[in-house]
Amino acid sequence: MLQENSKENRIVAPSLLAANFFTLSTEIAKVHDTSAQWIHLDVMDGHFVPNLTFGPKIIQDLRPQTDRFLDSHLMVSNPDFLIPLMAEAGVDAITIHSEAVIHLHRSIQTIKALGKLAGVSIVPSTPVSALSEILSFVDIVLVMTVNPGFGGQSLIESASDKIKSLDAIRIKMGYNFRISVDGGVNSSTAPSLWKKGADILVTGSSFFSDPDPRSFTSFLLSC
Ligand SMILES: O=C(CO)[C@H](O)[C@H](O)COP(=O)(O)O
Ligand SMILES: [Fe+2]
Repeated sequence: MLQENSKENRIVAPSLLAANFFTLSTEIAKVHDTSAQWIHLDVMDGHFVPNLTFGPKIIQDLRPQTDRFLDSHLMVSNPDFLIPLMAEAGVDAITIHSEAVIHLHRSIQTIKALGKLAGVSIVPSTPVSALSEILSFVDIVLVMTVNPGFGGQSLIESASDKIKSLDAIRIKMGYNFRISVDGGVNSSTAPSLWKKGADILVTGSSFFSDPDPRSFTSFLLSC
């Protein structure tokens, strides 16, 4: 029988993808006004996903402006060259896609050697079984519940069922990774995601379009 994780350990991570990039200071102030503990940074290269966002320069400039945990999500075809640059820019966690690298174990070890939390992510069409050899080495498993590249999409229910499988595996094997869910998270979808075993909910458009992000975040943390 799977158990919902304790509410005290829940993390909410607003995704800057949905923020206004020309008024980032104001957008970061919105996050600071809430109890969201992490800030999620979507780095896209126009190759692994059909969109472009930002890279280490903006993150380096952001770092002194916030004490929130910086959670980077690299949607790039060749994350290996970017890993040291992201570490240098001051992120706290680096998540790469299992679909993007050949030597996943080596890339994860590189992230850990730089003193950062190491995460692996899977797109909706990748099964949990693809991660079997890496789960004992990672700190975060990021389950994409939309096809990566854009915010504001609807959550794919079948992709969210992977949370349950991952939760069952970590209980059985005694692994320590945290399960993060990214894509289509809102006040309607959040309760069942926590129930399935999520530890971290990434929220982009629902957070930044809400007139009251503070209440929205409190709701997510308590629902
Ligand atoms: O990785 C991402 C997209 O590839 C974003 O983190 C995600 O889409 C968040 O946006 P929303 O909450 O609007 O779905
Ligand atoms: Fe993301």
